[in-house]
Amino acid sequence: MSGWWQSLAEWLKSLFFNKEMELSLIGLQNAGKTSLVNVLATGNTTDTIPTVGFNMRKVTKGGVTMRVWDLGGQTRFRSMWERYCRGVQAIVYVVDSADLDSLDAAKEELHALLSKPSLAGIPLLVLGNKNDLPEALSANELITRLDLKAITDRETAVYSMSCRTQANLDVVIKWLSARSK
Ligand SMILES: Nc1nc2c(ncn2[C@@H]2O[C@H](COP(=O)(O)OP(=O)(O)OP(=O)(O)O)[C@@H](O)[C@H]2O)c(=O)[nH]1
Ligand SMILES: [Mg+2]
Repeated sequence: MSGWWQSLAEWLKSLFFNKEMELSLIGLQNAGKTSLVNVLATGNTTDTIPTVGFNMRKVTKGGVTMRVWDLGGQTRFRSMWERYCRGVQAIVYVVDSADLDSLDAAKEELHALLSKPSLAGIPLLVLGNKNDLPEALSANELITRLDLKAITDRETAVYSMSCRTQANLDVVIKWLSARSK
């Protein structure tokens, strides 16, 4: 199809069909990944239990259907992360920004994951969750603590947010929607 026809076809399709995307939620245990899926899907946080292995949830937001892989963050599940990140439109790395003791481990795991050749170029969204807690670090502080400036091989964004108060949730949805097809 010529470029012009392709654009027209895509525009017509966008009028009648949902856009779609697949994304993976990664991060240490207790960061708030399952809480994020719950708040995206239902508009509020419900009690969670630690994720064993992974769950897949379909969430539709503003005309975008998101297939969300919610991975377990405990050490024994981290070797699965790469498999569930292959081919996704975005990797969402969730951090408990108020748990200062966990940030070094969060940094190590993030950089180890991004070093996998199979994940080259996949856009990265880092979320500093739990910004309702007084000790939570800002987005700028997370850039330093997680050494995010060292990530130069892909599009990267960082937001401070809260699943509990839904602070910045709109910005997160906007960033994700912009990466749908
Ligand atoms: N204060 C506060 N607590 C939160 C927030 N988001 C999640 N939590 C709490 O953090 C705890 C862990 O949340 P989960 O969503 O289960 O964490 P997870 O990242 O899915 O953990 P794993 O499945 O073990 O990897 C729960 O007690 C949540 O209620 C938030 O924005 N603020
Ligand atoms: Mg979970």
